[in-house]
Amino acid sequence: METKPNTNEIIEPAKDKSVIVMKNLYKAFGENKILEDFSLSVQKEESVVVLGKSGAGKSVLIKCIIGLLKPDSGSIEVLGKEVTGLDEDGLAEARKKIGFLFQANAIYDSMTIRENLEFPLRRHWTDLDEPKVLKMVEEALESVGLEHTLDMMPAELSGGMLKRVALARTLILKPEIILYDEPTTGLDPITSKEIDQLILTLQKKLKTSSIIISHDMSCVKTIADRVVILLDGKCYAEGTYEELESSEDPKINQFFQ
Ligand SMILES: Nc1ncnc2c1ncn2[C@@H]1O[C@H](COP(=O)(O)OP(=O)(O)OP(=O)(O)O)[C@@H](O)[C@H]1O
Repeated sequence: METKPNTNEIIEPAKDKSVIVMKNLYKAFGENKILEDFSLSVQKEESVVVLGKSGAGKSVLIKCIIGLLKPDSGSIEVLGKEVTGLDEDGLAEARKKIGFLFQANAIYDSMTIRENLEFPLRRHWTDLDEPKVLKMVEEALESVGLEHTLDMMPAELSGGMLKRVALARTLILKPEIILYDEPTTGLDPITSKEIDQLILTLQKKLKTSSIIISHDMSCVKTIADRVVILLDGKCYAEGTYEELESSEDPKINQFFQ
């Protein structure tokens, strides 16, 4: 596939396979224009990495998808449902199918690992009984290789282990879509590689679709089925890692130095 700057074109794969469809998004804060006619679709089981300079609007984009920010215009369909006009109840319902893994793991220091994982389960599914909750917690921890940490406190775990716990806590709700914001920031390169590999393995196993924001090119190379470059508020270019890496466009090339 040819990699070319993609100024206004809407990337629209077969309708039944799209889990997120963003069309013609505009978002400004006063005079500060962040998104200007941004369009992107993510297909089922696809992992799309969004690359962009600091301040390009990557976090704004993710916040628009989950309704923390409203675009000034444009549409965002998540799993077939338009989210831009939803009220808080509607958004809460839509967010049940979306998992997040953010830079800060948001693990509660005063709770055991088990309690940290139980927390989202009890909030989302109030009718689960104790044995079922424990089973789900154990399975989630096992999927990230941390079953032995069930009754440990977060302070007893390394940064990489805490990232795994955060991943387990995201996966326990069985989201269809996961949004990752800098999933390996702050980790050493070896641990980052392990986390990248774990994310990749679990995504394939659980058949989740994802948007990942990352500056870590090793992470991008490992995880991305497709890379999208957010530049000047638009989806400037898209392609596989290899396609974009070999591009001669200096605006694309700068990300692969
Ligand atoms: N709530 C807000 N009010 C005003 N300006 C905002 C708000 N949120 C974000 N911005 C501005 O939008 C721009 C894009 O911010 P954003 O956090 O999306 O960048 P980013 O691409 O994620 O950058 P980084 O890689 O540094 O995290 C910045 O100029 C930021 O100051």
